[in-house]
Amino acid sequence: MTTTPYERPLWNPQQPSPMPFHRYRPFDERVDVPVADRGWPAARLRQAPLWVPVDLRDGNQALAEPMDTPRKRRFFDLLVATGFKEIEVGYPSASRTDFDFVRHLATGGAVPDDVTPVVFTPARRDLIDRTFDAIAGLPRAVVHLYVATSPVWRDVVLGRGRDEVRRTVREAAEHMVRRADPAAYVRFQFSPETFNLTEPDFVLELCDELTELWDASPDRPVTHNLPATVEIATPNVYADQIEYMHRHLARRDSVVLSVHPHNDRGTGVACAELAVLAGAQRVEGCLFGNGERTGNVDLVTLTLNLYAQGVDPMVDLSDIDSVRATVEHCNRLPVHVRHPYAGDLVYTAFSGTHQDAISKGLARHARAAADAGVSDGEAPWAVPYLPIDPADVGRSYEAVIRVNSQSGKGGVAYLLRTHAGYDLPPRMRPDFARVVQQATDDSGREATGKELHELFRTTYLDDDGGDGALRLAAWSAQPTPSGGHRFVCTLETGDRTADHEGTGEDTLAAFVDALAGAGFAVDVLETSVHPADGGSVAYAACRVGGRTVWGAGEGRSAPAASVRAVLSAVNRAATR
Ligand SMILES: CC(=O)SCCNC(=O)CCNC(=O)[C@H](O)C(C)(C)COP(=O)(O)OP(=O)(O)OC[C@H]1O[C@@H](n2cnc3c(N)ncnc32)[C@H](O)[C@@H]1OP(=O)(O)O
Ligand SMILES: CC(C)C(=O)C(=O)O
Ligand SMILES: [Mg+2]
Repeated sequence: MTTTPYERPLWNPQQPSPMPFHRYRPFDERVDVPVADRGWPAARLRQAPLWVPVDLRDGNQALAEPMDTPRKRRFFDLLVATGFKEIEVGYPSASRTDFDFVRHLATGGAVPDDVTPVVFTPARRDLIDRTFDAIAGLPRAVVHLYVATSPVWRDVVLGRGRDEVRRTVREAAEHMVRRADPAAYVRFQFSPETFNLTEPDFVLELCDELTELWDASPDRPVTHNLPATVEIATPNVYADQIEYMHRHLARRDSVVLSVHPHNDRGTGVACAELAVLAGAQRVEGCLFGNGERTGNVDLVTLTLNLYAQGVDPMVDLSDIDSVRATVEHCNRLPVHVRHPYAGDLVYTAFSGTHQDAISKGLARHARAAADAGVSDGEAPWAVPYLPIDPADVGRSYEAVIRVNSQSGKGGVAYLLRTHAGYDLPPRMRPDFARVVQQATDDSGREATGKELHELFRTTYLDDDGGDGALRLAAWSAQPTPSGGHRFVCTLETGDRTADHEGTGEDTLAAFVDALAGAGFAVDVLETSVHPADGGSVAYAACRVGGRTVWGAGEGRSAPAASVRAVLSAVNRAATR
């Protein structure tokens, strides 16, 4: 056997953890995993399995306040609208509420022709009867039988050995056949609860016997649903267990191989994905991962993981916020802000280098779309740090970049441009980012787009330089007969007012000449201008008193905005 890095601790092995880890046993001492020549590691996910939401049963049984009929109906309608075609709608024998809801579906015309309801039952004759009473009148249904099969559950919970469990299953299955309405298209499903802890040969024996007893055929397949009821091992182990069943189940073309991962180790999604690689065709789970304990596997993550690989997810999550709002309402549970694809913060970057990469990526994406003559929403996606385009799930770009003291120039410039329309020249961005950093360090808070706009205005546009400021009380510029420009102005500093004039090759150069005449030596290093709100906004880097200072200004025309930008730089130089 080879040694893995795990087996060579980097720290002092003389000091083990004080936690009583010796109380727990490795999975391979609890279950015999048949390891064959695995096919799943080389397999690829190329199409969606059949997704089956079990929110109305497994999700519902895990709620402090189970859903009433209006909430269940709202959830059911959401699942139908999202595109799910097989939906577990309840455990009719569990309670009057569950029974009534299934009757509501059976009698109320709420089930579209292409949707099949699934109902869940334990292996007890009276409860099976109640289940069939609930579905009377439904033209199609799957009746789902379950019994725990693993040694601990057999011993501790059921108090039955292998043979007795087998007999319980057979008798229940026979009773189901007797109760099924021949006029309806009723199919059967079996779940060996705690499959992942059960001896493989025993599960195979039970499943094959049911395939036979229920007379499965490709037209009327049985579903064998193999749950990781409580996760006990790494996902590769579950994949091995599923691949073993996939290879050995009898009448394989008449069996739908289904999986039902829970999330006790936090690897429910990985288990489901590897199980599909291993041969599973159907996956049961809940939206946003509600369910017993740590939850059922999250179908939203699974479907969008496929989507992010360019595979049709076979569901519509293009308005993920409204899906989330309905699920939160029905479950009365919040979805975490970091929840994959759906949380409030998952399309948001606060940190400088991430923001820089995202804003460059978004700009590149927009250019690529324009070059290809397609919309942003059609062009192939390759934006750093964003696995999918947030717009595809109805999230906006605006939420992508948010600014706090961890942010850098890229994010600050992006938010200022998208929120207020100021497109700072690249060399000016560090200057404004420093101002923002100081403000967010001082406040300890996030700066909103509105606050950035305000900060930009007070820093550059409205900075009147205090009492000693230089003010342009009036000015005009005219072309001269020699092809240059003449700038005439009244300048105020403190309580002094004086008229000045200057000449130059354009309005700005003439203004700088007038400033020099007034005793302000300014060297304009760089300017840029863009249209804004019916006028222009200009940015200028100036050398004033041996320092480089940035200014910005707005005006009705580009020259007017440039003059203001230089004046802003002069005044900022005087006050810093
Ligand atoms: C992994 C899962 O999610 S499995 C689904 C779990 N879901 C639920 O339990 C929610 C709905 N359940 C219920 O409403 C109730 O448990 C009922 C109506 C099904 C049964 O209620 P009760 O008769 O009061 O039994 P109780 O709730 O105490 O369940 C324990 C009994 O069920 C038996 N049992 C457990 N699983 C099964 C099964 N699949 N088939 C038959 N009997 C079972 C146990 O052995 C135990 O029997 P015992 O009382 O003879 O020891
Ligand atoms: C499918 C059933 C039995 C289940 O919910 C589980 O095993 O987790
Ligand atoms: Mg479950």
